[in-house]
Amino acid sequence: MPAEEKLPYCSDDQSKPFRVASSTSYDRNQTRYWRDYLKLRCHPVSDELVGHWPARPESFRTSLAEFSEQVHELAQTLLLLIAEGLGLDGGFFAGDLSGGDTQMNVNYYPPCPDPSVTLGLLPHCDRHLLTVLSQGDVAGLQARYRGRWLLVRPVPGAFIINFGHQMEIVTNGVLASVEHRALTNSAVARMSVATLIMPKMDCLIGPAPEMVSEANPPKFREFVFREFMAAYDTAAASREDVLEYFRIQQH
Ligand SMILES: O=C(O)CCC(=O)C(=O)O
Ligand SMILES: [Fe+2]
Repeated sequence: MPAEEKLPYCSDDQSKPFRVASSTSYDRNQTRYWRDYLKLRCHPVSDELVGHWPARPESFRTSLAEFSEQVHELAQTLLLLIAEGLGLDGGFFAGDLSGGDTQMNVNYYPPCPDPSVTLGLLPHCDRHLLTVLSQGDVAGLQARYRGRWLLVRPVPGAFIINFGHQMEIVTNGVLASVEHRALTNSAVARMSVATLIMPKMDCLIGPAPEMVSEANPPKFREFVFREFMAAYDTAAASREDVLEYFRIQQH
């Protein structure tokens, strides 16, 4: 899209259903972000929602609607299998837990002259339930495992599935949300597309009763998802700082 066509969509207003923004001017703890992004609402698809998406390029609206439906279907299948795997009712995640407006982040990391002083995205866990991520064919995603950052190598045509904070909370810690970050590189631009399956804003969330027992008491208190969204912003996406608001201290 030429710059002048992008301009009307540039905004930091998070309530907009389609917007373009840059986080290159934002820094935290000396590490600078190196990312432009497109954030949009992509599901449920309705005429009203599609009307907020750009009409050009010509195939954009139909391609996005189709991609969005397919990713949504994939996510629902995965949630069903996860529920069954945990011994929960197959429909456990259907309904309000995964029924919020689905958001898509299209992240663009331009080549960076000095990747040692930037990160595309700082370490974070995703705030919602489940992420379906495509990282294209340029490596850059890292996941934290036992204190070390591991590179998640791109596999052609494959999606990466990330559990968000809500998955960790409803499973009482059994399916932990993985901390991840995105590196930049000096040679080529990198793009990733993350589709985020969200609870409804007024969904009541807490550890599922089936995941709690005397030997395994609840690790998190109950809350309404809207409250989590606010805490996530206050804690600037830091994993431990945000979970601190909801953790029940064990004695
Ligand atoms: O660029 C990536 O691979 C990661 C994107 C990501 O973590 C996000 O959008 O939340
Ligand atoms: Fe993420």
